Amino acid sequence: MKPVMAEVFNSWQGEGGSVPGSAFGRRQIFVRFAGCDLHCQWCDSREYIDASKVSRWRYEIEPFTGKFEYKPNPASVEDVVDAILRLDTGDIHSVSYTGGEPTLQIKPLKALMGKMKELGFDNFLETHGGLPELVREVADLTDYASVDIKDETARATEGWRALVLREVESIRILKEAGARVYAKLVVTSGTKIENVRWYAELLKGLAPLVIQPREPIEISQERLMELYREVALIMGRRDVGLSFQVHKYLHVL
Ligand SMILES: C[S@@+](CC[C@H](N)C(=O)[O-])C[C@H]1O[C@@H](n2cnc3c(N)ncnc32)[C@H](O)[C@@H]1O
Ligand SMILES: Nc1nc2[nH]cc(C(=O)O)c2c(=O)[nH]1
Ligand code: SF4
Ligand SMILES: [Mg+2]
Repeated sequence: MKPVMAEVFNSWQGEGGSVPGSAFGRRQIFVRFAGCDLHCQWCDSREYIDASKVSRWRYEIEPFTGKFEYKPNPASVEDVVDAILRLDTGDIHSVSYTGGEPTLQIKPLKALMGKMKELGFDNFLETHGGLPELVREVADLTDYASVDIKDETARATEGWRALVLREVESIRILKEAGARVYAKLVVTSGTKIENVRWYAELLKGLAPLVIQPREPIEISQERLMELYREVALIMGRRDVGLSFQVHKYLHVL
């Protein structure tokens, strides 16, 4: 199975805040897969959601320059490895697999993660976690994982509650496999306190949670702190943090 890719570039991790498992501020090579089975209404990677429309992928030709060349899709795992290696600046914390949803292309994802491990890199998986049976297949290859908990206001799918339960199951699987994992909740001004309490109950004792305001930010700082407090009351003050998409403020990829 050949991967359908979106892009490969070198930047620093802009999300995750300061909870354990976060790679915020660490330099990474980002490997973005095309295609997603959800449709979060605020998704900032919408142009890559329908893989059949992503006819080519781009790879940065020099690290952190934003200069790209293009290749047709489907890609080959070898070409993606080459694109990653040309961006190895020697100070790379880990390789981030994101998307779209990387676990949907589990065979190429597994091949790529295996290859990068062989080459001495750590693997950082960025996933919606909605497919625990696929997450299981790469859990042993995952060093770090950021797993979204999709809030009701994301309107990601029908059957939102079932999705949340599967996301929590993915976190459990990754944790049991030894990955450093945290959960990320994107919130809006419409996010309900009762839902946030429910996520916190599910995650308590399992993984820390970062609360990330949807960009562009419309939630008030007061409301953000209210949500923070509710999580801290349930999960404990050590297991909650804020996360912002700092790369967007710094205008880097
Ligand atoms: C594009 S997604 C790809 C990985 C995976 N599909 C997921 O949703 O976790 C990468 C991260 O960006 C976050 N994100 C996307 N659009 C956003 C926005 N407008 N504001 C805040 N976070 C956003 C997602 O919640 C996710 O944590
Ligand atoms: N700098 C930077 N940090 C990120 N963290 C998560 C990202 C993503 O889109 O998965 C992302 C991204 O696209 N760029
Ligand atoms: S799951 Fe991730 S890639 Fe898919 S629509 Fe939501 S934010 Fe975008
Ligand atoms: Mg992004």
